[in-house]
Amino acid sequence: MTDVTTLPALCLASASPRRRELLASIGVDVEVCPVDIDEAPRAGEPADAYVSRLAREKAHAGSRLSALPVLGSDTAVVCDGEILGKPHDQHHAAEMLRSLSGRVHRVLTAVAVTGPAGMLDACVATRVVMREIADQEIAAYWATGEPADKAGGYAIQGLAAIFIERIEGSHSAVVGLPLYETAMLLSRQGVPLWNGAVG
Ligand SMILES: Cc1cn([C@H]2C[C@H](O)[C@@H](COP(=O)(O)OP(=O)(O)OP(=O)(O)O)O2)c(=O)[nH]c1=O
Repeated sequence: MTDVTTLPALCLASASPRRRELLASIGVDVEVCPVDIDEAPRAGEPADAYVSRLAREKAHAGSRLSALPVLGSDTAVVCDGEILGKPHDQHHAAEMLRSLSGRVHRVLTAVAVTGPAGMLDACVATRVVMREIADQEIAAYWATGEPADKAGGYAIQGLAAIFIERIEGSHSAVVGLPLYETAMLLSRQGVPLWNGAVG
């Protein structure tokens, strides 16, 4: 029997297991090339410009490591015009969740893909309605270990699902990669999806 092994057609410039799993879910296997860039926002930089810039910088850094088309992405939570990234520690995580408790916020995820068509990117905003969360729940949630590497200090796909009343927008974008927009960009770069479609 012939062993039919498909080679990856995309390099993922990310250490996020969520992004790899989301791409696998639409039939895209990747070569993983994590990159290290400065993620500090610039003074006065709007949140959508910030996440788009980081997604492009991650893709650009990855393109130095791979000859394949490269995907970079960035997710941030935005509340009252403030950009919330990943928590530095328990105190920071608790502060972020208290600021989101019982309120509506936006999650912005940008995706950028470099390839034969040049650098293409898209940015997706999702509205998230969170119920009130008691201080004891915030402490118990930190102890699970889930919030530590998540923007805004929560994971909608995990234990924090019980805090999320509803969303308007893209669930996959909140988890780390907007799959509809990503598929569009990959097709334009000639990267095949599960159905073999290329742009
Ligand atoms: C709001 C939210 C964020 N997240 C995650 C998505 C991102 O992985 C992370 C935000 O951090 P990012 O800096 O976007 O990504 P990352 O550091 O995990 O990976 P890399 O920079 O190497 O690509 O938060 C969830 O998994 N669930 C959620 O509900």
